[in-house]
Amino acid sequence: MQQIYGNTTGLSPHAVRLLERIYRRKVPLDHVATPELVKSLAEASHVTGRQVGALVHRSGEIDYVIVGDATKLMLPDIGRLRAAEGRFRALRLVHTHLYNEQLTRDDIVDLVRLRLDLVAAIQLSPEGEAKTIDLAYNTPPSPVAEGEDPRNGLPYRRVGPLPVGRIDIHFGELISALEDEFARRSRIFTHAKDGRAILVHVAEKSKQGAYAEAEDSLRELAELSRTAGVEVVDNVVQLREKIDPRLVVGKGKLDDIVLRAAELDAATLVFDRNLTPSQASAISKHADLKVIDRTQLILDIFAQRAESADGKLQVELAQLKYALPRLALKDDSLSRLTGGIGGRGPGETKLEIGRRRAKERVSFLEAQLKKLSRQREQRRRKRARKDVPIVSIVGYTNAGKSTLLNTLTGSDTIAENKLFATLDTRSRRIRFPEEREVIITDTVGFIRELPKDLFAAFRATFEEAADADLILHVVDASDPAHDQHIATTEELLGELGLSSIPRILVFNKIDLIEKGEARRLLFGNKSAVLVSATNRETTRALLATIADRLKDRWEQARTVPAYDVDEDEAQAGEGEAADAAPVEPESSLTTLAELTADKRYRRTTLRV
Ligand SMILES: Nc1nc2c(ncn2[C@@H]2O[C@H](COP(=O)(O)OP(=O)(O)OP(=O)(O)O)[C@@H](O)[C@H]2O)c(=O)[nH]1
Ligand SMILES: [Mg+2]
Repeated sequence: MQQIYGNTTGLSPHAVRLLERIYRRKVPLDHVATPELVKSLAEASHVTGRQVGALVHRSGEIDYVIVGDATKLMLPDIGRLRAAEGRFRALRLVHTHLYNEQLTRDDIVDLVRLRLDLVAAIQLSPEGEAKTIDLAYNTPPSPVAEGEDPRNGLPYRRVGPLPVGRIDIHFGELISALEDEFARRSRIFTHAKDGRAILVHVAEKSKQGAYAEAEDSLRELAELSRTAGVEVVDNVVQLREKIDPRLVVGKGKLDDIVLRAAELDAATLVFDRNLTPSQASAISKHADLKVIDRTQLILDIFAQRAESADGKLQVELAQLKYALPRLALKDDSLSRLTGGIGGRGPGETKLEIGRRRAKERVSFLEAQLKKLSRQREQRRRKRARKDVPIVSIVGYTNAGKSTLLNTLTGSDTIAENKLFATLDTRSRRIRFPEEREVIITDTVGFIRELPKDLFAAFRATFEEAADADLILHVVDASDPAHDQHIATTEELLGELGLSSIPRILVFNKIDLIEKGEARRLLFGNKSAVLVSATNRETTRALLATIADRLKDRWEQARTVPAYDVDEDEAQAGEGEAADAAPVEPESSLTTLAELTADKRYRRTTLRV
């Protein structure tokens, strides 16, 4: 006996028999539905006073018989469409409508999100007679010419209603023509390497300036997406009284998004907030789209960009910690939740080994990272003995930190118009007149709402910055959100325990702003320095300020004997940590020189 799905409570034995009998119908490919099937559905529907539907497989078999209530039908979870199955689900829904309504919006959304072959509604007379039928099927997204608005055309086509028996569509021919059409169109569409995505921003209405904030936030999310290799095809903003605890957006809005995604051939939704594992799972299940949140996007970028052994371990650890609670949700949306964007998560195979192994891996990575951190500490201590002052460049991502380092030192560290271009910190020397020197280090950019586990990874990278004598806080003055960026950076510096280190506020990219705006910046921050990191000439004032702020520090250094150290130590690069000698115990710091070089001592006596 086959199962009846849906709203089966309170059905009479007669009704159950009628419903079960529907499974015996066969529907050949040349029909959308046979007269016998229509009759069976109508009869069962009339007897139960509820909508009744059948999901018909292309093989001709009825795979599911479903009962709804008087006005709607809830489809069972029919699993995720596998790529190998082609464009469509190979299932069509044929169901009854009691009150003469045509296909509803819910019907259309089911058609689109489940990629059904077709959906048909049979309108019944009050006597339970099948009168008319109307149907809809998916149509391919229309390719967009350069400059053309993609908001044209619906992702489906409707036919009817026509009297039952007058629908003479050859189902098999229709569906194979559609599949060809889809295949042809998807070749014309240019796809970004990691697919097309719709960005979704949801916020509470009551929040002041929610709309302006949405704009800034979406702009940043679009940059993050671009950096991650995703093509952004649309933005959706919803301001609600309250965030929906389950789906985040309202169901109606999510249905809109599903239709929009089909229209634009987008397979991914990127949420401009962090989602709980169950929210991500519920949204992904409802929309049948890949769902990514802000944390996952940032993790993905880090995974793509980390280069050093240390950086890679940090990212893998953060990814695993992100994935673990999601692994607990054992449903088939798993791969959609943990796969990362281009499947660059820790890897599905690795995740499938299960939670226990994943936890073991987390412990292993944590131990490994602790070891690397000790080795870094050792390296730093050696470097500190040189007594060359250290200047650390920090700031929001994409502020121009690496560009500034390059310009100041004439080196060629990677600088790119991408977020998180730099994930591994680099150090270089700058020579000042009178044989004075500084070591200047680049750092990872900050971002607001930094994922917690990535923050831990940052913390490690910023151990280096903890030794700095001076911090250059670089700000992209041309970014409309630069005030917010400054606040975020200050806040994170505080959390990293770096607030007490003297710093210079450096407004960068002044070539991109008006003179008046530049004056306003200086007025608000009297001690700030303006530069254009891409233009060496503009950095003179900054160099003079650095020299001035380090004057006393250099003086002090002259009074203690210099240490003999290897030249290449200033290059804090990849793999180096692994070669470092074991850590010396604290007590080995005995001479005056060593003591003055020791971080704690230096801080209190030699503050510039
Ligand atoms: N017009 C202009 N562009 C600049 C200036 N400084 C940097 N840029 C550009 O800004 C972008 C980001 O520069 P990066 O130096 O990579 O920024 P970053 O702060 O190191 O960024 P992350 O490493 O990603 O945190 C690059 O495209 C630079 O060419 C400037 O003074 N003027
Ligand atoms: Mg950089």
